[in-house]
Amino acid sequence: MSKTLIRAMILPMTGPDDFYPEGEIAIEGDRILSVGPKGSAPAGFVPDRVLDLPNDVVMPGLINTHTHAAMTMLRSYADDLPLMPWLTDKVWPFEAKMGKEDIYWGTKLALAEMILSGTTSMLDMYGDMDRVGDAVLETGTRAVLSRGMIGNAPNGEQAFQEQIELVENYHGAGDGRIQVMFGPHAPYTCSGEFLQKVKAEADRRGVGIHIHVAETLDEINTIKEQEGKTPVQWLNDLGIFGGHVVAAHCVHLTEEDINILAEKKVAVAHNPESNMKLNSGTAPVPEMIAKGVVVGLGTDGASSNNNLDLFGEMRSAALQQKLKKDSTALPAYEVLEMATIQGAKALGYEDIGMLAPGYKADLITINFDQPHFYPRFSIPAHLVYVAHAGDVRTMMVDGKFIMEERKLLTMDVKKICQEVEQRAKRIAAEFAD
Ligand SMILES: N[C@@H](CCSC[C@H]1O[C@@H](n2cnc3c(=O)[nH]cnc32)[C@H](O)[C@@H]1O)C(=O)O
Ligand SMILES: [Zn+2]
Repeated sequence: MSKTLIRAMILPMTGPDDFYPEGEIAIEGDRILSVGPKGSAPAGFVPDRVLDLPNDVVMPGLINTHTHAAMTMLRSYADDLPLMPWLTDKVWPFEAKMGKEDIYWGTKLALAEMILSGTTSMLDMYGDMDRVGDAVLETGTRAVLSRGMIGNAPNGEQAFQEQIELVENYHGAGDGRIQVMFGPHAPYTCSGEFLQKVKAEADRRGVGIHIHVAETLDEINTIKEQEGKTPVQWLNDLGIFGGHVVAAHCVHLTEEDINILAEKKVAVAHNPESNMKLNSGTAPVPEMIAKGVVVGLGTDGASSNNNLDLFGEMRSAALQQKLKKDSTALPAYEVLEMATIQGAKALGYEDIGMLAPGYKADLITINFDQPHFYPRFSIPAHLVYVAHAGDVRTMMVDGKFIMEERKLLTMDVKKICQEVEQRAKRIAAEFAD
């Protein structure tokens, strides 16, 4: 078993006061053995590799709780539109022309961008998820995969079958690096009957459900007209909640909705930049957290953001709440928790999101020896309000280095960029006349 020792500043995310200015973390195989001040590694621990990074901060890898990775293929293809015309006029016609290999390369590009910006895990919703799984397995990151199912579309049934195959072939793959959830797209694209069928099958197979919920006022009005209740109340009455559910967005909620999410332990994936860009609104994040709802952070796809950088997303999450409420809302450490430990809980992991003995060795180091990180009054505040993607130096997932000195060790970035450029342009050209 490999043994690694990293000496650096350590922000373990085990509590707001926990920080080791001169710390060390011992890793054995895929797990963390010890975390503490210099000299705290167990006697007899003889590392095969020592990484001395005294000016780096080590923290848990960031967790993206909602994305559509392969939508990097549509980056800056459709901008400055509200959700429904964006989806129906631009995104869905483009996606209809994307094949399996386009999705594979689009996902590889997303993973390259995610690693370079400190993200070790994602919850993804898309089609052809077997190829997404392959891309993740090759790259070495962690992912929860959900087959996005638009129940009302002609391919709704086929998507459901593909979702089942995904569970059978990929759930637990890569030594557990891959997990699977069912991915019914949204209340306005799936019937109650379809959603109940999904829930029954997900329960039977012991996996969770990932769904967009209460994203726009349009959605609230549509579901109110059709069902006479809010999307959250409708899903609750249908019996969709109660197991492991991750609801993306949850922008427009009543107090009763928040109570339901808390009571049914529905986790929420908050995507502030997508919500701002599509003018969806500001999610009641502090209100949800106050009631005990687990809220993680997501970027959504690269077509409504338009990047997959969780450092930018953390800053946006904090600033959006301060603008809407007051400057004390969503302080830095809470935002960091959303991007790490709360994200891990949302995805159903019990052994990632913190640096603690027994936890998986999923971590990043951030180069703090740069002008924008001095003086060092508050490490959490620097990480949320100052740091950006380019500051991430090292990434380890499952005890293996996958980036060092910003070099991706498991992928050929140049080739990926070229493939995506050609494939995306080829599809766009089909709409030219
Ligand atoms: N149409 C696909 C499956 C859908 S996957 C998930 C879908 O969510 C779409 N999507 C991306 N961002 C959002 C959002 O913010 N709200 C709703 N849908 C979104 C995305 O474009 C994609 O079509 C098929 O059957 O092959
Ligand atoms: Zn989405």
